[in-house]
Amino acid sequence: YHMQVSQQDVLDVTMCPSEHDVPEYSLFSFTPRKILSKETPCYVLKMMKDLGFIDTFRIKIDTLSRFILYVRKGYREVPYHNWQHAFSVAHFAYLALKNFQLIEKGYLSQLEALAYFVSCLCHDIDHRGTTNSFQQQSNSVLASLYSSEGSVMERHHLSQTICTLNTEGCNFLDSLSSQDYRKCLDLIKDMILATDLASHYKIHAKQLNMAQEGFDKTNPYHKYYLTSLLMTCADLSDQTKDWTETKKVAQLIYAEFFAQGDLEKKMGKEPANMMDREKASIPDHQLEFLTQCCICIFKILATIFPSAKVLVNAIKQNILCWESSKRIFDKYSMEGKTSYEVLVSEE
Ligand SMILES: Cc1nc2ccc(C(=O)NCC(C)C)cc2n2c(-c3cc(OC(C)(C)C)ccc3Cl)nnc12
Ligand SMILES: [Mg+2]
Ligand SMILES: [Zn+2]
Repeated sequence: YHMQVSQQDVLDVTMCPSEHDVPEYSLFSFTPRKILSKETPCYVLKMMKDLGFIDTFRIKIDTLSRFILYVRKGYREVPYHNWQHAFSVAHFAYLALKNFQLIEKGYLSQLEALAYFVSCLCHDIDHRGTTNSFQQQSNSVLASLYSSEGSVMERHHLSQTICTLNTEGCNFLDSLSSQDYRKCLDLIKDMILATDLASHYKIHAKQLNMAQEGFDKTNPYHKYYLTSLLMTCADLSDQTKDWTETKKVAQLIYAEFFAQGDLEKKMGKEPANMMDREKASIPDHQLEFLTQCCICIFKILATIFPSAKVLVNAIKQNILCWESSKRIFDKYSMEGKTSYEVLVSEE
């Protein structure tokens, strides 16, 4: 396990050149997926320096560099839930912290902001490209470990995060007071568990009336609802970028969903339509997901942070694009093409 990250790899990150100062990097329109994988550890370091975490928490750069490299190694080469997804989710956390001034305006403490950023980076570690329900169906080891508590994959991502922190030379949080360390781990647990779609539906109504009542910084429930909202927004941030990006991400998500569907068929099980490459109608499903789930989450965000309005508008734009591309999909499906073939073919 130790052979995975060499001392040279760590050095390359700690010495990373500062030419990474790309001005549009902190704009909501920036698409982090265009950053090359080998450049991403340096960008993670740059973001954490820029957010003031290194000085505030007296973080040792070589320890942090080793942690980042181990987290990247912890992600698998699956189509969607890979390191590039984790990096893009962490980049959104960086954008939210800077553009909404979450620390400066007292929405989050420095510790909560650190936990938010680290949770985004680690929230899908060791994802296998299959859903929680697939863990139960296939009686996976993870299901036997966690199915009694639910959120099977999310509990595994959390345990992998803790294990990485406990890997020799990786605990960049070890300069925190024992009280702050304890608090930080509790926050990371709540934040990673909040990325389970089922958990989101449980608190969605409460997040809605929190936004309507007005966010109360002294209310611990509001704090919890806000950090959970910030996690789901980060996890869905691909949908706030331009159509080219959204279409590319859809190809990755359905590559993963259909691979699971193929597996389920081999296991003699009937996959859900959304997972079946022969039956899925991608535009219809995406329109449902964007209108029923995604845009609602960002509208709540925009109620609390008016500058998030641009994100809601970007999602509205993508909804229009799915509606207009639906007509193309329907034409081709008349010719016997599956919607996935159309998605990957149309330029
Ligand atoms: C573009 C886009 N389409 C999606 C379509 C369907 C589903 C889905 O899971 N349907 C339920 C079935 C599987 C039981 C998720 C989709 N999705 C997500 C996503 C969001 C998640 O959870 C939070 C962040 C809490 C919302 C968790 C996992 C994922 Cl993959 N990210 N992008 C997408
Ligand atoms: Mg996840
Ligand atoms: Zn995710």
